[in-house]
Amino acid sequence: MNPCDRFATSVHQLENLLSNWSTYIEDFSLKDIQNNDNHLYLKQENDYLKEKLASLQRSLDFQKEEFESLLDYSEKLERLLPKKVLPNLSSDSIPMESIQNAHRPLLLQHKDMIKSWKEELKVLRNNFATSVESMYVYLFHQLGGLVETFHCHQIQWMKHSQENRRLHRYIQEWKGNIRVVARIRPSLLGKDCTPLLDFIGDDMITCRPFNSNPLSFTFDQVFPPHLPQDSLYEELQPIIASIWDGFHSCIMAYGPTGSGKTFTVFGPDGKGGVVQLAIQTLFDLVLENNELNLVPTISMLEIYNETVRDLLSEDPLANLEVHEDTTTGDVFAKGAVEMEMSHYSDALRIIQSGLDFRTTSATLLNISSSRSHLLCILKLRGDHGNTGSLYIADLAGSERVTHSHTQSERLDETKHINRSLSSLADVFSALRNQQPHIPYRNSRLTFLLRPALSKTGKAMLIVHVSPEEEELSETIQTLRLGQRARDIELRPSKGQDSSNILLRRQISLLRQQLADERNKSK
Ligand SMILES: Nc1ncnc2c1ncn2[C@@H]1O[C@H](COP(=O)(O)OP(=O)(O)OP(=O)(O)O)[C@@H](O)[C@H]1O
Repeated sequence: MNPCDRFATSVHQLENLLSNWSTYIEDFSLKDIQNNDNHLYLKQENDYLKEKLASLQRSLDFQKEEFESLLDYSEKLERLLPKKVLPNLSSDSIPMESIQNAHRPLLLQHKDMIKSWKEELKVLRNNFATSVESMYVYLFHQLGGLVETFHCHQIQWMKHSQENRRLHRYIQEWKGNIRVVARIRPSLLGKDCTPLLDFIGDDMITCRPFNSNPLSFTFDQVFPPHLPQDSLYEELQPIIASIWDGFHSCIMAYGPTGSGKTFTVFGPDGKGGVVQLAIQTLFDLVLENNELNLVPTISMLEIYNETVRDLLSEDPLANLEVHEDTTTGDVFAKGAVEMEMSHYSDALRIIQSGLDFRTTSATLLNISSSRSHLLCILKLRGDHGNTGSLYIADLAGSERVTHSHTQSERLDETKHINRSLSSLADVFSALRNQQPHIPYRNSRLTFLLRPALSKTGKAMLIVHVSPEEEELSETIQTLRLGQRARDIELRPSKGQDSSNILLRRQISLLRQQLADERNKSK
């Protein structure tokens, strides 16, 4: 009950009491007339009632005061509340209905607003769904177009890069540059090397050292770890076949110890390596040119601690001298056996017998580390008039002395290996800078390779690297050397050499035809 109602009820009760009392007085007057005997009793009663009346009067005064204070409070409240909400608060009572009525228009207005917002939201939602759908269709088409363009660009890029390589090869042929390819061994621990080494296209490799900027190297071709051995063949074929044209050429497997050089040169289990591929190519040439009585030959020389040994000789530990034929410019190990190979399996047997004598030992980095450089020298003897030769070099692994924890004998070997490899790097550097003096004689290795690393030579360097993080500094050094070697020009002009070779080949064919005619006429 609100204070106003309470007050009204109190007033009503007082009025009732007063009316009862006056009735009671009237009754008493009548009784007074009739019963004078009860006069005293009634007087007492009268006093009591007077007292009661006074107390009721006081109560009434108190209620009045409370009402006034409530009135005052309601006025204050009216001033605080907005007129629209509470228009009649100044009146004695505040009926809830009037408050509700005052609210109703505002309420209706809000309801209308919410309704219209809901409708707007619905429209927006529909519009949004439609535009998302059309945007999706548009993007899908765009994406399709982009994918198509990307494929076109990819094909074009591949064509360009092939064309680029073809032109580069042509320029190299013309200028006589060394071709340099890089091969990355798969991780022997089965790790993924991509965070460390990145392959871009098929001719670029990027190393990402932990604490410094990435370094990129470009080669004629890069063979990432997953590429199988035979992916090298296309790259190697031209240089192997150049033996037919009378060139002295060489294929060198270079790289730190354990990076996969022997694997590339002799293949896993002595099969499918560069040497076997070259021999197979020579036998193909023999078959194709049956009339020229061609015979492939092989020599296997080991350079161990700067001594040259013949692995096919009966005394493989004998130290051979290296000589130069000043008239032809040929360099050879005096007395080295040159074995004829009658067929392919014969060749495999010869190679294995030579490898059995090769000096290898276990180091911390490779359980079967080659402690020497191995040169396989292939030639094609016959009536074709060309005496080209192909040197396939499985170089000993470059290594840091501290890194491989080598000791005593191994330490001596390591020093010799590193010295001869640095002589090779010096020869590369002198050739690259076109210095008048090329220090071929500084090591047995460079001296023996001289015919292939000179103006009438052709060379291919296969730089090998490991994907392991601990090998990264060796990897970078090796790739740097490979990149520098790529700038080397071996011949100022190939045109003259080629025409000479073609003429020589034509003469030998004519000779052959003449001999045939003579035989017929006999
Ligand atoms: N492409 C490859 N695929 C699989 N295994 C490889 C590959 N290359 C090398 N290996 C393995 O890595 C190990 C080291 O290879 P390899 O002996 O050829 O190295 P190396 O460079 O000749 O070493 P060193 O200079 O010490 O003689 C071998 O166990 C070899 O089988």
